[in-house]
Amino acid sequence: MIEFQSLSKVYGSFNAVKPLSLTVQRGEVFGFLGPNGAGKTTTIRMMMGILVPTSGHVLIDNLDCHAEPAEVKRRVGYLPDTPVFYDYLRGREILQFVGEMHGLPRAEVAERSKRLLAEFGLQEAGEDYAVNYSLGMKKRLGLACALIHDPAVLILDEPINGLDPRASRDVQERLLAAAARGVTIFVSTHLLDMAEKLCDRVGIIHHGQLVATGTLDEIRAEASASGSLEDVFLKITDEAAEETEQ
Ligand SMILES: Nc1ncnc2c1ncn2[C@@H]1O[C@H](COP(=O)(O)OP(=O)(O)OP(=O)(O)O)[C@@H](O)[C@H]1O
Repeated sequence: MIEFQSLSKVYGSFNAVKPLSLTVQRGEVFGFLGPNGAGKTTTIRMMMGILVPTSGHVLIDNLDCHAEPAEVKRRVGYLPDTPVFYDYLRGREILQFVGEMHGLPRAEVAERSKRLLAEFGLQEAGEDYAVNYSLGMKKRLGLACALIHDPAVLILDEPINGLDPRASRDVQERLLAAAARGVTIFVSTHLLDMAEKLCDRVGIIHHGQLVATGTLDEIRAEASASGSLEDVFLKITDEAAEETEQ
């Protein structure tokens, strides 16, 4: 379970994330949506202990992400918005390195790496240096790294961005399979079609403020909007922008 307790972040005098309170249940796929600069990556970086919250807390399985980052990382698989790898390692070696860093036995990591490289269509590329990977290949390798220790929680910053349609479909199927195994998934995305298909609930953040939360039906009703998630998202964020201007 993920629990945000009035979590906020101020950069200088700029409120990037205004006090955010929210609970994501175990096994839920939660979509964290918002326009550019809304505060999604800032929130995720606080969840990963990379940024220090200005106030409040975020807990994963009752562990404070800021106070107990190592314990949190044991339970969490994280895909950053722009995965960066050691250039001088091959894809397979990177997975091996990440798995061993999680304390898994070498032989078990080798077996898991082989399976994950196959699942993400990187069997052959596994022997290439990651520096030569395309953006889509880096995303897929990043996802394989996030999954290598079989985490209970996945935190994914824009997992589908930059993937071609086949890779995008494959990744979505993998995420649904993980959710069906009980993995909790917190995913930030701009891709509303994907969010509509994948997510049990979504939260919409705008100018650092959570302006809607719920299932698509719930936020449709709350916003008195109809149509696709994209229609509802545009209505809610336009209204929030008008309120900010007034
Ligand atoms: N280190 C920083 N110092 C000052 N301002 C920052 C810093 N990092 C982010 N910001 C600002 O905080 C706001 C939120 O940024 P953030 O990266 O969290 O947004 P986002 O929702 O992930 O956006 P995008 O969808 O474009 O990736 C933006 O206005 C951004 O310019």
